[in-house]
Amino acid sequence: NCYSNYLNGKELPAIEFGDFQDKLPNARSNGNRAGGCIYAQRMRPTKYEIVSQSCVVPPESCEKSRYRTYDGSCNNLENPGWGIPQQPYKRLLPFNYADGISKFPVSVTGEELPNVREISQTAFPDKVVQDPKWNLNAQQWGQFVSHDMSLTASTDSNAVCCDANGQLGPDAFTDPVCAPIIIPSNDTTHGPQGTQCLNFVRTVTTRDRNCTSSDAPAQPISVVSAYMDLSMVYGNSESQANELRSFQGGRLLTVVRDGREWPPQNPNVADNCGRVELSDEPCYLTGDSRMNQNPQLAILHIVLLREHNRIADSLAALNPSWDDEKIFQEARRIHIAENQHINYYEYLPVFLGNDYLVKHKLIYPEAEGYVDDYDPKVDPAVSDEHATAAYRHFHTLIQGYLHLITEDRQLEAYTRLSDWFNRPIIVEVRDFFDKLTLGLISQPQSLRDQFWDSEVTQYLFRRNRTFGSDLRSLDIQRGRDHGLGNYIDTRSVCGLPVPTSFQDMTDYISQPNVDILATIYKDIRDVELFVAASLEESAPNTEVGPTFLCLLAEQFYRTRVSDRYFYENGADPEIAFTLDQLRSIRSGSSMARLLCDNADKIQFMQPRAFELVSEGNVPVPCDSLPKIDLSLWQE
Ligand code: HEM
Repeated sequence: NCYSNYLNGKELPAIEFGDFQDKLPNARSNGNRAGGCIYAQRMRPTKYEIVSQSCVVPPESCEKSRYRTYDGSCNNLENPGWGIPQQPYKRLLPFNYADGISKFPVSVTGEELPNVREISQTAFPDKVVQDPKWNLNAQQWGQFVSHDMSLTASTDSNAVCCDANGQLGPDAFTDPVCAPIIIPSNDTTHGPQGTQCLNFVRTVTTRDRNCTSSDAPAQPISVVSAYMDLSMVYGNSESQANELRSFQGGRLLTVVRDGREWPPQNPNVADNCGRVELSDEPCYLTGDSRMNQNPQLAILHIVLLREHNRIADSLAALNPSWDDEKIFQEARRIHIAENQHINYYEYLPVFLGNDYLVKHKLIYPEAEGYVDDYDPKVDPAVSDEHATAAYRHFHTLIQGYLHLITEDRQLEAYTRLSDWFNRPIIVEVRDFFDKLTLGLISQPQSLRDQFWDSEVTQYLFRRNRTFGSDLRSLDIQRGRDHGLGNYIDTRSVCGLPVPTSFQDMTDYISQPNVDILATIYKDIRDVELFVAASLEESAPNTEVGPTFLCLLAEQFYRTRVSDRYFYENGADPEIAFTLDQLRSIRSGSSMARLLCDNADKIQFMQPRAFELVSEGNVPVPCDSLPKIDLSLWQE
C-alpha cells in the first residue's frame, strides 16, 4: 500500500464515506494508481500522528438539549468539543511544511516554489465569461455557506509586512507572521506602479498558541463553529448571540431606517469596515465578521436576519404563551433546518450534481420520512483541503460588476464591486436592496473556468487606491501557509488515478493547461493542489473537476452526518421535527421563497432561484411559491 510510506507505517486517514472510492469517470482509460508510490521517497520522516490538537477546553460533560449550543459544543455527546471554534482544521493529507513544522513548502529541488503572483497571472488570466445557466446568487450563496463553516484565525500582531502603498514593511522578513507576496518587476498591473508586495499575514496556528509540541507541525486554526448552524447569523458563542438578540418576541436586533429593518451598527467600524473616515455610514453587526465585505453578501445576511424575525413573529402570534427564549430558539431551529434544506437539496446539486449527491448519500430526494444517518464517530471539523483549496475555487465565479435590475427584469444600472468592499451603504440607497437582489438572480455568475475577474485579482480591497490585492494569489499563498499537500498526493488520497508525469495530468486537465503547469513547476511533485485542481475540466453533470469534487463531497458528507441536530434526523424525539413539520420544511423551503419573503417589495421570482430565468424557470408571483406552514408549530 503506497499510503503507508507517508507516515512511517501509519495509514493516511482514509476518506471514508459511502462508496466514495468508486472511480470518477476518467478520460484516460488506464488510470495509473500505482504511481502514488514514487512520491514516498519525498516524504520526510514524520513523528506525529495527524490528530486534532487544541488548547480549547471543551465542556467536561453535556446536558442533552433540544437546541444547539451556539458554539457547537455538545452536539457530539461523546466528544463535546468537536466542531467548536478555535480548533484546527481537519487534515486529509499530511502537512507539507519545508521543515516539517511551519515553513512554507519548497520545491523538490530545494528551491522556493514559483512566485504566486506569477502563477496567478499565468494560469488564471483575467477574463469575464458568463455562465449560461447559473446566476450570481449561486456564487454568492456559496460564500455565505463557506462563512458558516470556517474562518482562519488572524493574528493580533501589529507587524507591518507590506504597507498600504504596496511597499515592504519593516517586519516583512523578520516577523514570522509575515509572508508578503512579492510582485515580479514585470507585473503588468503593479510593476508600473512600483508596487513591491501584496500584504499577507500568516494564519494563527496551534503552535503560535503553544498548543502543539515543538517538533510537531503547526496546525492552522479556524475560529468559527464547523457545523452548518447559521453561525454567521447567530454568532459562535452565547455572549456573541446575546449581543445580536433583542430579547423581545424572540427577535434578533434590528434598526429601522426608511421603514425597513437592517442589522445594528457594528461598534468596531475600524476593524470591520476599515473606514474610520466614513464612520457615519452603516457597518453592520451580525454573527460573522466578514458580513460587510461585499454588497451581495450583505444582502444575504439581511435576508436571513429578516427571515429569523419573520419566523419569530409568526411563532409569537401562534403561541402567545411562549416567552422570548422559547420563540427565539424555535425560530432559530426552523431557520437552520430551512437553510440546511436549501443547501443540500437546492444549492449543492448545482455544483456537485444531483446524481453524485444521491450516490454518495449526501441527499435523499425520495425520502418521505426521517433520514437517520447521524454518525457520532464522524468529526464535523472542516478540512483544510476543503476550506483552503476546494471551496475557494468558486472565487472564479465572482463577477466584478453588479447589476441593478428592475422588477420587470430590465438592467437599470451596474456598479463596480471594488467600489463597495467593506462599504455596505449601497444596499440601503433608494430601492437598491431589491434591485441588487434581483441582480443576484438575473445576472449570470461568471463561468467556472480558469478565468477570474480583475475586480478581485487587481482591485481587491483597494479602497480609494487605484489598485488592490489579488485573491488568486492570496489563495495560493494561503495553501502554502497551511502546508497543504500537493496535487498528486491529494488525488491519491481521493482514490483517483495518480499522475506520474505532466502528460498523465491530461486525464483531467486540458493539454494547453498541462503545458502551462509544466512551464510553472519544475517537477510534478511541486504542483500545488489549488492550482492544478482549479484547471481540471468538470466531472460529468457537475460544476467542478474530479479532485475538488472529492474534497467538497467529503466535507459536505461529514458536515451532514456529524450533526446530531441535522434537520432530517429523527432518531431523538426531543430534537426531531414531527414528520408533518419535516415534510413542510422539505416542500416549503426554497431560495426563491426566502428572497421573496425578505426583500423589500419584490413580487415575482423564478422558482429555481440559483438558475437564470428560462422557458422552464419563469418568474411567478411570490405568493404562489410553496412556503413552510408555521401553523404546524402551534402548541
Ligand atoms: C465577492 C465575493 C468574494 C470575495 C470578495 C471573497 C474574498 C475572500 C477573501 C479575501 C478570503 C481570505 C483570503 C486569504 O487571505 O486567505 C476568502 C476566503 C475564502 N473564501 Fe471567498 N470571497 C468571495 C466569494 C467566495 C465564494 C463564492 C466562495 C465559495 C463558494 C468562497 C469561499 C471562500 C472560502 C472557503 C474561504 C476560506 C475560509 C476560511 O476558512 O477562512 N468565497 N474569500
